[in-house]
Amino acid sequence: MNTVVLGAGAVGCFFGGLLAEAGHSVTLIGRAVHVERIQAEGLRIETASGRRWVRDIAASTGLECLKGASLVLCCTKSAQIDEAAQFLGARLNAHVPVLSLQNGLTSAERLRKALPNNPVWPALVYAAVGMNEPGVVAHRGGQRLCLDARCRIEPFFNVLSDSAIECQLYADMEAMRWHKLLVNCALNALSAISQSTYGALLEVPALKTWLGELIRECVEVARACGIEVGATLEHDVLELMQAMAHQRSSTAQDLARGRPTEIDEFNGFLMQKGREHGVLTPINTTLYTLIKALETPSA
Ligand SMILES: NC(=O)C1=CN([C@@H]2O[C@H](COP(=O)(O)OP(=O)(O)OC[C@H]3O[C@@H](n4cnc5c(N)ncnc54)[C@H](OP(=O)(O)O)[C@@H]3O)[C@@H](O)[C@H]2O)C=CC1
Ligand SMILES: CC(C)(CO)C(=O)C(=O)O
Repeated sequence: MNTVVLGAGAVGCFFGGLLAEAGHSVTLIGRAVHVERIQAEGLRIETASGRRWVRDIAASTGLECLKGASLVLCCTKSAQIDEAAQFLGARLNAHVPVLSLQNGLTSAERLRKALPNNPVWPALVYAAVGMNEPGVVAHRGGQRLCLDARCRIEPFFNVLSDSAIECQLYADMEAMRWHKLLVNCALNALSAISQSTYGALLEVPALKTWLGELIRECVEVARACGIEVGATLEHDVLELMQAMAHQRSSTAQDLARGRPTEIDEFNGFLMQKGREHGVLTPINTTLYTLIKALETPSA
């Protein structure tokens, strides 16, 4: 199976790297700065316990390799999905499965709509990663992908599970997607505004009470949309903060790089759903507004 990763950033390099380390054929499509370094030195993965190189991995700035793909991991940001869909639509053979590794609820649907001849599956990413420098991905915990239980019968499932990726299957994928959305609503903006790691945030005495209130607000919106995310959400968020203590959220990384964030997909999405269902979302609205202010270049 030839896996092509569209978007050689943190998530793409990490999961592409794990597949290549397991002996699978992987090509990363990315920007020149990353591609040139990976072609020259291999992909470097840095962890708390050291660094390693994945040398048996291809990287390209061109899209030609999509023609021979038998699986695509789409790992761009959600704002880049429509462009990614256009590239895939023009080059992929019919029936080649596409996994959408974006956070938020809209990317997989947008890809699915644009690629009617390909199976498109959302994959929920529970990994703490970031690009330390071109061609160098930092891994700070987690290497889990949550998938729809129906994926078990797909040929790509064997490829994913025959690697260090922890694949978990869920019968109620919609609830799991909301669960991940609410994790992002709870953590991403807070880590971004404070530019703090999850470990540092856990040291803030007022955090747990505040987080509890934010999560209650999020759960109320989900419930109004007909989704029960489960009673363990607050516990799950705190557990994830401990497991990924050295991580700053992907939103924090976007802000630090002066890039647009995905906040419209997180707290912005929750606000919108709250408005549609008559649920007030003051905490989400505050977080959203602060991120929008921080995204705006100062005069
Ligand atoms: N980082 C994390 O820990 C986690 C991230 N996620 C989610 O995963 C998704 C990806 O995030 P992340 O990996 O952090 O983001 P990155 O910005 O690190 O990676 C995306 C990469 O794709 C590149 N890219 C986009 N479009 C193209 C294209 N058409 N051709 C070639 N390269 C392209 C981008 O380049 P450029 O920047 O120049 O556009 C960038 O290098 C997001 O939805 C995020 O929310 C989920 C869980 C954890
Ligand atoms: C898993 C987590 C919370 C890791 O930081 C993430 O999804 C993100 O940063 O966007």
